[in-house]
Amino acid sequence: MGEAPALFVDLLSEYTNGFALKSKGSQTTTIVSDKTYLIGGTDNESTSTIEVQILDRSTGQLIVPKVLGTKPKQCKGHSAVLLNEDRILIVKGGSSPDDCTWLLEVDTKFVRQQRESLETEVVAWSKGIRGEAEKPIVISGPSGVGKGTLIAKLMKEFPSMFGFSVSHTTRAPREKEKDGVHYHFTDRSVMEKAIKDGKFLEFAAVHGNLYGTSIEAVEVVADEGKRCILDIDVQGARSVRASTLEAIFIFICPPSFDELEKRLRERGTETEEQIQKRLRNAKAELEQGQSGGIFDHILVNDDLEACYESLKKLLGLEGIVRTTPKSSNAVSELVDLPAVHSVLKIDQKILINCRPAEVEKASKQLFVLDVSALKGGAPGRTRGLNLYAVNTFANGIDGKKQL
Ligand SMILES: Nc1ncnc2c1ncn2[C@@H]1O[C@H](COP(=O)(O)OP(=O)(O)OP(=O)(O)O)[C@@H](O)[C@H]1O
Ligand SMILES: Nc1nc2c(ncn2[C@@H]2O[C@H](COP(=O)(O)O)[C@@H](O)[C@H]2O)c(=O)[nH]1
Repeated sequence: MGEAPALFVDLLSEYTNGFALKSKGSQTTTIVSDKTYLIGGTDNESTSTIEVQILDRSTGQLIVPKVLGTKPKQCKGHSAVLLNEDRILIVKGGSSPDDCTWLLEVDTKFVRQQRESLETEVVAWSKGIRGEAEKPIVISGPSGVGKGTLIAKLMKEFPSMFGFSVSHTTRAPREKEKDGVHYHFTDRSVMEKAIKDGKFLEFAAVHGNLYGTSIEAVEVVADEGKRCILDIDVQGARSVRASTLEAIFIFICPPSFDELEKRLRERGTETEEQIQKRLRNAKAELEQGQSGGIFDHILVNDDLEACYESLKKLLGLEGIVRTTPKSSNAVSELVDLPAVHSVLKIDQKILINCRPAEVEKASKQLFVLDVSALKGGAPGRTRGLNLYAVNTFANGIDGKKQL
């Protein structure tokens, strides 16, 4: 940012009063066409999350909408700014640095679709995340081809670089499988309800059971600054391909059908009936996987080491020795905004002004939140937020420090 006029900082505080609504445990109101969104401000101590109401000014009705996504936890005070007429940015004060930016989607494509299908007023929360995440990797292939073995090798060699998307399944755990590590083992009714509530990125009936990837499973990996790996069947890969998640799709083939059968039998985890079912399904999967349209890469897992080297090569990992996680979300580097602050939107930049009484608590007085490169959004996270502090002096602004 270049030099600002001398009065800039003072003007900012005054303008803020007319623009965005700041609060201390109180409510913010944001107008979007004929609706006013009332966010937070409940006096009810038992409410641990920020609640939303809508005043429909055309009818005078106060509506409590269906709220999708994880709600942000209550905070001492927040500010609200309307972005692109379809989402409201919430800047929480006095919250941990990784929890201070949230987006309430009020008229995005996702919200419009949900409003239509649920036939009710809908809003959706999405947590704001700084920086980018690398594209997830979807690995598919018939049962027994060696997907899990290859993924385990990758995670062992690069533990801080990759994270596994833990799927939900209705199948029973195998002897050494742990709940929450290999799968979230669940009842069909519970999983069906979660699917209905929009919590899944994809799901499919596979070999007689229900399997699915929750949105949370993918997001928690990205939040850790790691690249997410999904081990899912071809139906699931097709659904992810059609979703908004940008990923790399890899299909693993066996060297022959006989070898696939041998591996499945020697693994010794399925009954004869289940093996037969998996082999029948493998025929269709091999056809679909190799027919084009879904997968970016096809690898033949004949010799395990050779296939693993090919996998590393296509992921650009050749010659890379163990890495540390990306530091884009490293909490220690981030700022803790004070409870009382005010905000002003100028184009795609939100200026966050920490008020004088709180200045000594905040390391800087003025912050800039750049929202020009937002990606994703509900039902997942909103990424691409960029926050930096601006050094302020009595007569201007000097330089910026990336956070
Ligand atoms: N290249 C290979 N050569 C020989 N055996 C292999 C090879 N790759 C994997 N295996 C073995 O084949 C069996 C099946 O592998 P794995 O469990 O990784 O398959 P999968 O594709 O993950 O199966 P599923 O989809 O059922 O989970 C395992 O016993 C594994 O040790
Ligand atoms: N569509 C999805 N398929 C999944 C998911 N998790 C696993 N799978 C696939 O199921 C079969 C069988 O797995 P197993 O552990 O019972 O051997 C295999 O092809 C997996 O790739 C998921 O979340 N969605």
